Amino acid sequence: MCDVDGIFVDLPEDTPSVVNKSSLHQYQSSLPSESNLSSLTLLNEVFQDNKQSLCNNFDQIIKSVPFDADNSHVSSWTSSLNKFADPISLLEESLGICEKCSSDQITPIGLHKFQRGKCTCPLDITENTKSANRESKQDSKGLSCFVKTLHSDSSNDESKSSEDQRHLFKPKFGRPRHLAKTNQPTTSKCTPIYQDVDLEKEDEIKAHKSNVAKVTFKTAKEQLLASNPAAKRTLGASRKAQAKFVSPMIGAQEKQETAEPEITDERLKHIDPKMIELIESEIIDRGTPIDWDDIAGLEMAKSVIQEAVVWPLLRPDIFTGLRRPPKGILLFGPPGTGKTLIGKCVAAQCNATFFSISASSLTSKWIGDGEKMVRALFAVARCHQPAVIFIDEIDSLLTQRNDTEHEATRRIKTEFLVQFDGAATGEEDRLLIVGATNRPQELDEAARRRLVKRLYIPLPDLNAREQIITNLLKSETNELTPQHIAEVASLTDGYSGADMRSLCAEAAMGPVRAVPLAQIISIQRDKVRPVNVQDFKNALQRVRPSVSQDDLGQYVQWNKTYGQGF
Ligand SMILES: Nc1ncnc2c1ncn2[C@@H]1O[C@H](COP(=O)(O)OP(=O)(O)OP(=O)(O)O)[C@@H](O)[C@H]1O
Repeated sequence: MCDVDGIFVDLPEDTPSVVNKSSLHQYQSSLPSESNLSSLTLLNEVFQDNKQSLCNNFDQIIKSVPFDADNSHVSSWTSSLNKFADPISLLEESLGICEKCSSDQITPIGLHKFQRGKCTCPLDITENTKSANRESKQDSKGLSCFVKTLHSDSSNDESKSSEDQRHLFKPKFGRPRHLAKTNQPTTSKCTPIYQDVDLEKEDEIKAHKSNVAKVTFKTAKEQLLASNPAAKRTLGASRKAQAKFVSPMIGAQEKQETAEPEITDERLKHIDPKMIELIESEIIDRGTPIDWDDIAGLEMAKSVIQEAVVWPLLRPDIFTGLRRPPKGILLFGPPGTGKTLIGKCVAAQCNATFFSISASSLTSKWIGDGEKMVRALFAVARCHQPAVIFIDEIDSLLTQRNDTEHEATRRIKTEFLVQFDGAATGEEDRLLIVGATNRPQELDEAARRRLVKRLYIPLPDLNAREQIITNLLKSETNELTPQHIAEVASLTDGYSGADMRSLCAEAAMGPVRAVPLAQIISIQRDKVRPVNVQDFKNALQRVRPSVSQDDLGQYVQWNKTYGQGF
């Protein structure tokens, strides 16, 4: 039995253990507005876990709390607690977690924080509780609406005497857990303090908790859906084969939608806009235009191409009937001999759009979409006439059939041949397909038939190598005389054009390597010495030819059989 301000409250010996850490919040906020009885009962609730140890001192604690709504109650209360061996940890044990705010996510609240009367959780419970208290005070029923008879049933609350009501209390924030616990049978003579729980308050708490959870924590899926509702279609939903892909990346949908290019050309209406955009951005080559003089040697190949391809593209009115140009040419030969350069040069000379694509990327990069890509490529090229479609490694597309050929590859190949034939028969189309390969022997008969002009692009001869060195040295200060260049050219028999480029790049490093390490950062550009013949001789030790004689023999042989014959 405790005596607080003349109010006697039954404190059952063995009050059921109800751990209600949020009660401390309620207790604190109740002090300014609630009766002593409410506060006392709340305080009792706070300490229920520690009831045994508190039992003897409970009266003192209760008495020490000034229920006069001033701010000294917390300090008085803690000073009372000081009578215990370890009062702070005792209290913190009870307080450990802000239950109301943090039942789903643990937010420890230290005693010091609580003493300042401020819950630190995202929704300030103390503030909320205070405002709830203010509201409840305005309620005409006042405290009586919270009070229920300790031992009686809830139906006759209103008829209870004020004396009874001293023993009644219904917490503002009843918790389902309370109800469950109070209903537990006890072997002792303990009397449950709370027999009823305000269901409305329970709902309020549930809503509060879920609000806190929403404010403070979202699963990755929830975050994604909040920022990109369209992603719902890709998360857990089954996607049909024709369904449009919706990126699950945050913000990707907006990007996709804003990036949708507007199709103005009727010929592209049936083509996937994304593919059109891809072709426009990645496959159309808008690099520096190449001139015939940029290509060293290869005089015969250049003149054939000029006559067979460039002029007809420039003057389609003259080149009709028997003079009608081939729609496809094949450039074959060792790697790095200028096949791509020639393709670019043709496009530049004809003022044509240059489309450059690697056949192997059709079968690997656009898995499943290679067929559509081929269709889109030809469609876009028709919109950009005159156009040159350069297909590198064409052997990997128009390869001889074999048992291991993949179904997807076969379909791409079929589509390519269909498109090629369409371009070839379209009188108005000014499209040229240039195929390049290092393995002409792997091309099948269908490819050979369509690529009418098959030009061998050999390794550069002596003159061509001289020309390559001269061209590349134009951008470097050097001391090489024509004799030096001729000397280097004679030492590079068997080098491809690409090998020659590597050799010159290596030689150009000679003067830089000659600069003392300490000066490399500070030295002025014009203080670096010019490239000399010795740099080339040193470079020759490091850069070796990349094409073997055996390979060369095969090209020569294939050229004799299927090539143009020069
Ligand atoms: N005849 C040449 N004249 C000038 N430079 C050349 C010549 N051949 C090759 N090169 C140099 O080599 C580089 C690679 O040439 P290119 O890409 O045209 O060779 P490629 O035959 O298409 O090679 P790959 O078969 O490996 O695709 C060019 O950028 C150029 O610097």
